[in-house]
Amino acid sequence: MAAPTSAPPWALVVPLKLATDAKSRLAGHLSPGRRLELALAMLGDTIEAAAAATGVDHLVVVTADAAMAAAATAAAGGLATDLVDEPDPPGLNAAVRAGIRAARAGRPAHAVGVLLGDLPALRPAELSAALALAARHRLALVPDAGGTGTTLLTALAGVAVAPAFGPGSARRHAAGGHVVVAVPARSGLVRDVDVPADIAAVLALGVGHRTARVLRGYTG
Ligand SMILES: Nc1nc2c(ncn2[C@@H]2O[C@H](COP(=O)(O)OP(=O)(O)OP(=O)(O)O)[C@@H](O)[C@H]2O)c(=O)[nH]1
Ligand SMILES: C=C(OP(=O)(O)O)C(=O)O
Repeated sequence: MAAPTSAPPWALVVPLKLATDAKSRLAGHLSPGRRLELALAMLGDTIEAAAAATGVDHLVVVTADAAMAAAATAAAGGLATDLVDEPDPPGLNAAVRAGIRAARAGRPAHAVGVLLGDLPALRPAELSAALALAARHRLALVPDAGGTGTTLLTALAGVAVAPAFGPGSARRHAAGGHVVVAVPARSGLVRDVDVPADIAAVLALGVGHRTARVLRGYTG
């Protein structure tokens, strides 16, 4: 069903794993220290871009990691940011549900978006454009570059949402009623970093300054 046309304000939920566990698929490629630095840098660049997107006036960061929480708050640059502790039992979808609950408790009239925290090439205008398209639908999603994952999941105010992140999540979210929002193939919004080839892909798009610093001299 199509949604109302006026642009809603947005609350964005960003789930963040413990930095020491993050980016495990890069373990054979980067040292533990470099992976930790990269995870922190990528989340900072993601949050900075997200906080500058049109209509976004509230961030909810869900994490058990104090360093991730501090990096996120710093990168948000003064935008209202709530920190929510990892739920018990923990896990990505539990964290997302907790974040959505917190976002809606504080701002029930906001639309809510769930954004993954590893999108270092994201630019504010790309997220602004995707949120404007998503606002036309009660439930929407942006798939990752491979088409199988989800980088942004959205729901308008008051619309029930059942997050099903994890491998193959785009298909599950679509089956749950989320409309696929088309974004340009070269958008940083679709380029999350999971495996070594993703690093080259985001560097080709251009990454934020934190990630650029960590990856300076990176040759693959
Ligand atoms: N709060 C919370 N966030 C999570 C959890 N698992 C993943 N995330 C976050 O969800 C996003 C996507 O994470 P994944 O791709 O599953 O994990 P990753 O650490 O990025 O990479 P891998 O370790 O290689 O799977 C990132 O922002 C993660 O920090 C979790 O259990 N709790
Ligand atoms: C968690 C997800 O992504 P990834 O593991 O690819 O980062 C997902 O797409 O639901």
